[in-house]
Amino acid sequence: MPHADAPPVFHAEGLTKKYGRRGKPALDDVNLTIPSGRVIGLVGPNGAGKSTLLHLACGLIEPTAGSLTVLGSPPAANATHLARVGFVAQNTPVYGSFSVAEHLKFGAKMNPAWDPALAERRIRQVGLNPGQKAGQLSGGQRAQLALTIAAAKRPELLIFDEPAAALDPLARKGFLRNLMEFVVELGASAVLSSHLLDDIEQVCDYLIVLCESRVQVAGDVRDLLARHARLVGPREGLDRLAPGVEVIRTEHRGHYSHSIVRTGAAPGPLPYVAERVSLEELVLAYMTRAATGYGSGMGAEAATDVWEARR
Ligand SMILES: Nc1ncnc2c1ncn2[C@@H]1O[C@H](COP(=O)(O)OP(=O)(O)OP(=O)(O)O)[C@@H](O)[C@H]1O
Repeated sequence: MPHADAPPVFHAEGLTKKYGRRGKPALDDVNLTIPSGRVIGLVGPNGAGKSTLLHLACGLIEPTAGSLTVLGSPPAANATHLARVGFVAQNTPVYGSFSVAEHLKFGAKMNPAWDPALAERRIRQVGLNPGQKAGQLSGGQRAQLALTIAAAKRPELLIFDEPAAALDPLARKGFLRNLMEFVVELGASAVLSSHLLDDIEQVCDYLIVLCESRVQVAGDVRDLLARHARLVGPREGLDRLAPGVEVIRTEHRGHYSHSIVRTGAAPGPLPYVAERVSLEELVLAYMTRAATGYGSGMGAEAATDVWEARR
């Protein structure tokens, strides 16, 4: 387990990334602190800036403005820091002409803390043939090889950019199970970007919703679920909710409205039924709010009209 006062996995202040001089930033003024020892799900629509954040964290690109530390140091600060972070990029790249065994040999050469026993045990467990060329592996086998290489570095932090996107449901399940086993075995933190909310729900205990280049909400999954609710009741009255209750998204159905709200306090003595939200509803509510511009001073009713007009 990481030490209680271990530095945060990511700490970003005003983090901004623009590719080129024109156009909107891929990340815009992101402020974020993620505690260590967590499995963090990074979700958001296409083009939200997820890969950009992960590439900044691995030192593959530089911020345009603001700062980011990873495990308390600038990303890829030096060889020691590089060895503390394992990264599996989107589409799990491997060297096609290298065999599985050659990948392990190369990994051992490049990484001072390489754990050969862990690597060989995992290769056996997932049924990879050490003599097979990586170019002939299936997507699932490639993902398992990339995961094994990242884990055998014995990093403190594993970063995955959509690791399971190309895998069938069974292979995905196996991959996620292995990922969790590694996290426990290494006592590591992990950040995992994905469009697959089921996967996120299965393995993550911390969530970041990134849309429109900004963090919309971040926090412990259980806390987030406890602090959000679905209010079902008459359309009128949304403007009279108790102070501290923020409407994230409203959908009108006939005379009734269904609102996803963030509740610091109880929703108040209105004729509403408060129901539990699922993680998917919560994520979709924030994504919709970001896509419609709701939340930048627009009232609940106006935001609902925008939402309905866009459907
Ligand atoms: N190398 C690049 N050059 C120019 N623009 C880029 C580059 N990489 C990303 N972008 C732009 O930055 C924005 C964020 O892209 P990014 O890949 O970080 O999003 P994402 O959330 O990972 O998307 P996806 O879910 O589709 O993988 C997009 O508008 C994208 O077009």
